[in-house]
Parts: sequence; structure tokens; C-alpha cells
Amino acid sequence: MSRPIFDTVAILGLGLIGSSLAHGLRDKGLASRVVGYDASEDVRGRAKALGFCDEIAATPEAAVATADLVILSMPVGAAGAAAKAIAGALKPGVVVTDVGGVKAAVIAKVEAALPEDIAFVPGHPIAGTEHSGPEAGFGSLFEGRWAILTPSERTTDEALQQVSDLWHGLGSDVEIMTPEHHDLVLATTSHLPHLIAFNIVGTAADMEEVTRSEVIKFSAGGFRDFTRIAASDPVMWRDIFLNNKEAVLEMLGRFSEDLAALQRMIRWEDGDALQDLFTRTRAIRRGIIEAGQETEAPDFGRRGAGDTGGPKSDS
Ligand SMILES: NC(=O)C1=CN([C@@H]2O[C@H](COP(=O)(O)OP(=O)(O)OC[C@H]3O[C@@H](n4cnc5c(N)ncnc54)[C@H](O)[C@@H]3O)[C@@H](O)[C@H]2O)C=CC1
Ligand SMILES: O=C(O)C(=O)Cc1ccc(O)cc1
Repeated sequence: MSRPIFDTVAILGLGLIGSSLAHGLRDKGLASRVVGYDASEDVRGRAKALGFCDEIAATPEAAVATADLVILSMPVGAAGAAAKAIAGALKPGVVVTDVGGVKAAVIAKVEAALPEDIAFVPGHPIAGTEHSGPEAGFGSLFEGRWAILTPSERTTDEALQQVSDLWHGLGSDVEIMTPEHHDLVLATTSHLPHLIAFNIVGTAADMEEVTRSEVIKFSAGGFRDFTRIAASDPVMWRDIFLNNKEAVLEMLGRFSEDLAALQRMIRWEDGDALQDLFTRTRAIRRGIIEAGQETEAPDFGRRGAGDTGGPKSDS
């Protein structure tokens, strides 16, 4: 057990990430009290029954009123409105942070809504699964993963240190970068791969009924892995693409050019070029494994070996 870093922590949004944070903070003794709130009454009821918070508040204002740390854990498209809702109810000296998969757009919207003297520490745990909802959370989700913090003008050194300590307490390694750099890196490593998965599974779903059932029946590793990613939460991913538009379109442009080059290699039967590319991509995968960031089995984003081993559920 660690010592509490914050006394009362309010978590707004009690899905996969919010509930995992609540479990982790309590399991590891990082907060004296965890108050939860979710915009959905149904989720609030389920969270109460699951018991991972000390209290479930009926309104966002009530949830944050006594909080020393507020964690925004809802889809990125809702973060600005959530910040607006709590702006008048925050305690002086409170720290606000978030976990959104996009940083620059969230910072702009949240900081426009929060009082100027409130410290905001934008964050993003590179840890998750394709499951969502309060039943999907587990306290070890962040162990052995990265948490990226992207300080803004409203991030004080003290608040940055406290939030960094919190992620370390949850078992994560912390990396600090600019919001713009985060959005470009994540567009490449997370957003584009998800877009490709949504697209390829969508293409299969649009096939004729008989072919589609065969695709499912005979789905080998490649397609199966894509279906896992394409099962991720639709609202969360809609919001990511709408809020990281420029970086995603930039990466999509490069991807389309490379795809056209591949098309030409196949059309002109340029086996050497194909083999060359596949040799280079295989080396990247092997490099990731050698660096201890991945096991042979698929397991997204781990720094070290092992399986997440947590419960799986969807809301
Ligand atoms: N799912 C993942 O693997 C990861 C997600 N994230 C980020 O975490 C955030 C939450 O994602 P998940 O927990 O996976 O989603 P989720 O779909 O499991 O849960 C989101 C919850 O937020 C609630 N919500 C929506 N608007 C709200 C508001 N204004 N106030 C309070 N609650 C509200 C929803 O009712 C829902 O229960 C997103 O911003 C996402 O980008 C970050 C890392 C990994
Ligand atoms: O489960 C997977 O493959 C993921 O990609 C998890 C994930 C999803 C979104 C994030 O912002 C970070 C991690």
C-alpha cells in the first residue's frame, strides 16, 4: 500500500478507464476517498452496485465539491462541457486532469471552461482494451504501461509532479511531451490502426451474406485481430477522429500513398520490393519484442511482458 497522494479524488465518467482508476486508486491506497459520477443514470446505478467508489454523486457539481483531484474520464467530445459543468463548484487549490486519447483539442476546450487559477494536467494512459463500461475496469490496467502527460500553460509544476506520482503509484511509467507531438504520435500508433481496423471489418460486413459468414468462419489471425480492435467503443472513437482531424488526415495521406505503392508492386509483380518491405516491417516487430515492450501474444501497449488478465465486459 502507498500513502495517499490526494485526499478526495472525483472521477467523472465511470466506464473502462474511470472504473479502472477507481479500482487502482483504492487497491493501491493512493486516495483516501473516491467519489464517482457518470452522465448516465444506468451507469451510476451499476457503478454503485459494483462498489468501486466510496460514493456515487448524483450531479457533477456534487462529485467535485470536496475533491482535491478531479479526473475527466469521458469521451473527448464531452470533456469541454463537463469542465463547464464543474467550473463553479471546484474547491480552491484543486487539480484537474484527464485521460483523453487526444490532447490539443481537449486542452483548448477544457481550459476555456475552467477558471484561470485552476491547475490542469492533461494526461493519457496508453492502456486499455476494446471493452467499455463500469464492469470492464480492473485496478492493474495501468501496470507496466505508459502514461503520457502533456503540460499546458495552466499546468503548475506542483500539479504535474502530483499527477505524475499518481501514475507511478498506479504502476505506469510517465513520459512528458507537448500536446501536438502526442497527437501526431498517437495518430500513427493508435488512431490510424483503429481506422484501418474499422474499415477492413466494415468492408467484410458489406460483403454478400454467404461470403460474410465464410469470412467469420474461416477468420485467421489477421482478420481476427482487426475484429478485436474494431469492437472498441463507437462514441469514444468517433470523438477521437473528430478531435484529432489534422494529424489523422496527415497520417492517412501518407498511408494512402504507401498503399498505392504496394498496389503497384503487386500489379507489376515486383516480388523483391514486396519482400523488402515485409522484411523491414518484421524487423520493427522484432525490435519491439527485444525492447521488452511486447510479448509474442497480442497484448497492446505493454512495456514489459504479461497479460492484462482483467475482466472483460461491454456496456
Ligand atoms: N478505452 C480505452 O482503451 C482508452 C480510453 N481512453 C480515454 O478514456 C476516456 C474514457 O474512455 P472509456 O472509459 O474507454 O469509455 P467508456 O465508454 O467505457 O466510458 C465512458 C463513460 O463516460 C460517460 N460520460 C459521457 N459523458 C459524460 C459526462 N459529461 N460526464 C460524466 N460522464 C460522462 C459515459 O456515460 C460512459 O459511462 C476517453 O476519453 C478515451 O479517449 C484512454 C486510454 C485508453
Ligand atoms: O486495446 C487496444 O488495442 C488499444 O488500442 C487500447 C487503447 C485505446 C485507446 C487509447 O487511447 C489507448 C489504448
